[in-house]
Amino acid sequence: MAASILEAVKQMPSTSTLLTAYASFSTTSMLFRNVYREIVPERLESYLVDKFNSFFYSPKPSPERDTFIIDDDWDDLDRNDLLFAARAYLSTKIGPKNKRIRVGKFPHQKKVSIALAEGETVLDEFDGIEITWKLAPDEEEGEDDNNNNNNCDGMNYFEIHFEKRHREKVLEGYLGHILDLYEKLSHKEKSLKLYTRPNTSWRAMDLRHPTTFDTVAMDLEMKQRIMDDLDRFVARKEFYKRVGKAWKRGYLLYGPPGTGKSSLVAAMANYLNFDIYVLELCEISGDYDLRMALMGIDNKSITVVEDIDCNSEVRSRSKDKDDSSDDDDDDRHSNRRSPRFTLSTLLNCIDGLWSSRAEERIVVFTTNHKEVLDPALLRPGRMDMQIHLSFCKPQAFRTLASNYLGVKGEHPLFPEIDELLEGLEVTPAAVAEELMRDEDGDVVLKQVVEFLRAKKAEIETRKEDNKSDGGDGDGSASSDVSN
Ligand SMILES: Nc1ncnc2c1ncn2[C@@H]1O[C@H](COP(=O)(O)OP(=O)(O)OP(=O)(O)O)[C@@H](O)[C@H]1O
Repeated sequence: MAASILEAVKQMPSTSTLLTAYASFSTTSMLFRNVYREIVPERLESYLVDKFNSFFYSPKPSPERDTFIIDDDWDDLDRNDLLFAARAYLSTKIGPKNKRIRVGKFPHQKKVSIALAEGETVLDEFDGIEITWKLAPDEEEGEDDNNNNNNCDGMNYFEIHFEKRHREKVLEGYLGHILDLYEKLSHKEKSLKLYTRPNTSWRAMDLRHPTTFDTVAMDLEMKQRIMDDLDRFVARKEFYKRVGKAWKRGYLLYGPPGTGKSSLVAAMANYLNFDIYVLELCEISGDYDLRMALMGIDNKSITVVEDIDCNSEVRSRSKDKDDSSDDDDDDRHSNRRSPRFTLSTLLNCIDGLWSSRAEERIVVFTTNHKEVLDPALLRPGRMDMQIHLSFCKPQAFRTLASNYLGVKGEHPLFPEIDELLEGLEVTPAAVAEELMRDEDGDVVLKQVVEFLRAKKAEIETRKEDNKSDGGDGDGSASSDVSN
């Protein structure tokens, strides 16, 4: 092994041989460089290098860009919704790169709002498209911008910059997306209103009804069905459009007074964030006035026609034809006077006027006497859902006990209360009144037991009296929902 290494070392060239070879190589390469410089001038070389580079690394030409301007300077536009939508949208896009941010608190809002300050830019992305926003005029570039004549007279406006080839996508998709988001956001943040119509125009006041689906006392299954129906209704804009039907839903709430019809309307409004319009038919002076009233009702609203059985105007279509046929029943439910519009006008107005506008609307009729209503009003399509609000039963009582006393789950007195409620016709309103008598849950529940026992005794005495007179006993109410 050592011998073979020694042999290999012997065969290696000596240091002087290597130095000589290196000197000869450097002299030759210097000679070549000089000859190359002589033959190829510097300009020709740089031309060749450029050609080489552009062939292999050709830089892309910068793409053509378009600019959209969103301003409020349109003669025939009351309000440019897109400007408001853009402001709201960009407030959600403000990031650490934005150094100047506007802050403010508006009376109708709970939190501090932020907005982009003039001159700030935001880079956004939509469907793979890069979009740059700028709030103009920039304080530094204001003069220049004005010279560029964007016609905004010093008012704030937005510029959107993007590649020209994406113009359609930005116009249709991106801006539509921003408008949709704005509608949802403003709907979520709006404070609910209750509208009444004391004269010929609707008047609004803040609606702060505390009832929600959590606190309304009713059969749980029925409650869930109503919520599901509302959810389905608001989600089906495209469906109603496709089948050419008005995007509206009709509910009839019926049941004895004090069973929660008004409370349920408030729960529906709070659930959907819809305003309530209370339509007093006795205040409507005729067909024209009715049309005007219905046309003044905005979308995302619940129109309530309360106690429809008490309105002689809408009780029966047969009465429209033969109004002279007075009967005692009429006098019992209404102040008799000549109808100022017919039931068919009311129904046609609701169907017709609202069909022409693709906006969601709910109409709720309430009555204590479903049996006296015209069948035309109850037809499917007019009343999509009929909801019976019944007397207070054990499930509903649990909700009331939780609302008023904070009693969740079970209580030793509940079994007795349940049994008593099953055999009685007591309204949730009457039970709610009992539950408010004290703050101590145990004390109140004892009082409720006493109250129900007294009711039961009263009914049994009445039954005994009826028996001795030869009459019938009391029936019992049940809850139901029908479509
Ligand atoms: N189902 C219920 N759930 C919760 N609270 C109820 C319910 N029913 C009645 N109440 C209580 O009773 C009060 C009166 O009820 P509400 O006005 O909703 O009944 P109503 O059926 O609309 O009566 P009316 O037919 O007389 O207008 C409510 O303010 C509420 O406190």
